[in-house]
Amino acid sequence: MAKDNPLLEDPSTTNIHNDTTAPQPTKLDLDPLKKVAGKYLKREILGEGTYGVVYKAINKETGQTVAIKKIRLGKQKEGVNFTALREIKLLRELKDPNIIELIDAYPHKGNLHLVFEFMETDLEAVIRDRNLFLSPADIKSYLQMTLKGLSYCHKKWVLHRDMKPNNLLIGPNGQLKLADFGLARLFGSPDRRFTHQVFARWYRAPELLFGTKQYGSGVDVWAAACIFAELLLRRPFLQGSSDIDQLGKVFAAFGTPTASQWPDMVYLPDYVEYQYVPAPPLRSLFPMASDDAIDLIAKMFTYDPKARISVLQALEHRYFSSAPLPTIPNKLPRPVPKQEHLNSRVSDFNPHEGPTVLSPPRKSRRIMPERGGFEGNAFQVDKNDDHVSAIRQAAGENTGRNGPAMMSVDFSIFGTKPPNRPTINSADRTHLKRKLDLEFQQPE
Ligand SMILES: Nc1ncnc2c1ncn2[C@@H]1O[C@H](COP(=O)(O)OP(=O)(O)OP(=O)(O)O)[C@@H](O)[C@H]1O
Repeated sequence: MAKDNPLLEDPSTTNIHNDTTAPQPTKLDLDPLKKVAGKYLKREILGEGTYGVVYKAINKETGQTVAIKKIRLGKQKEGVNFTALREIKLLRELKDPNIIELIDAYPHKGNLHLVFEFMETDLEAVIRDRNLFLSPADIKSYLQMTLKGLSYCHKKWVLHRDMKPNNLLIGPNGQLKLADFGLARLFGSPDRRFTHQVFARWYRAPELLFGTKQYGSGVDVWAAACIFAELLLRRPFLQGSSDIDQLGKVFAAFGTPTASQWPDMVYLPDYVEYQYVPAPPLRSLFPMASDDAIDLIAKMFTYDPKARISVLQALEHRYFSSAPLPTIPNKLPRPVPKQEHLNSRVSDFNPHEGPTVLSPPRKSRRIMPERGGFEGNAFQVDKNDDHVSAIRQAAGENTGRNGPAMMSVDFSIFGTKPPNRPTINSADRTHLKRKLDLEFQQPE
């Protein structure tokens, strides 16, 4: 498989900040890209994410509106290494109606600029907008587009691994497109001082939370299931305040997995035993969902990644062919675009205008849960997780919501090796405790 997948060629060079062994770039590598810089005229700041600021910009030649993600390259001002350039090239080749297009990539003043097609809004804004009513057909349509984008990438042996509603961008015609493919692998773990990644935990598959090193496309399926649940509930479904708490939330919702449900679980590096809690009926968590929706949710939330439904199988599930059929994208309810001048022309430019921050700070963009709390339909579930508190205390965990949390969001590829099977001993538990302590350390 490694032979077919260019991303597998050199797994040691996944982080361009830290990689000192990879061939260093030469001026020659970057010059052809550099010519691109003058092509775009920067407009206002659209917001700031894990990797840096995103600007709206206009292609001076075509008038096309684009979004430019300026990525801080840290100390490695010389530029991007060969591996990163090769992977950027690969990302540029991902072309699908449900994948955001990477139009250009160029270095400028020590930063890497990635030029994407401009999108009007994102799924997080749709879910959060209380003025929008999402019908079952609308939810089906948003989920179908998400899975179609994923299926394209999985077909190309690329995992997303950072699926969350704000990474699902929506264009003026209602088309949903997956964004941020590959960025985590290219640019390493995000700076812990940024709070953005804390939300990514809610979409993490249990095998990742138990520290697996060999994960596959199932992690994206689990995240898509969380997004499906969020569309149905109109709030994030499993809002853990730490990795351990996240697992507690998962087990409270679906029952603690048994060895027969997930035989490999006990061999995972960060496995800890949780007190058994039975699964409440799925219907009690999603009272408004159809039987087909419940059946698909159950298959997407399967614990054992090997038994979890694939994206392709999910797309073939009868949920998508039974009534109501998915809404046509341009008929989908969408919030008011965050940009008033979507069709800006070159003549609209005022290059002397200062940047305007259009999106509110990340913290106010998310619905912040009360500590450890479910709301509404799932509230009953949360009351069952006393056992989690005990483990949290035992692990010396800081569950404070305001502290920074580390999330490793490596963009990854399908693992092919058989899983490691370490035995659980006290050293593993010490390791877990250390890991948790590290996760919640304040940045310097
Ligand atoms: N292609 C795009 N078109 C329009 N706006 C965009 C585009 N890409 C990103 N944005 C906006 O820029 C802002 C920052 O985006 P970015 O993807 O860097 O971070 P984020 O999605 O907010 O958080 P995270 O880093 O956790 O994914 C967000 O408001 C986002 O909606």
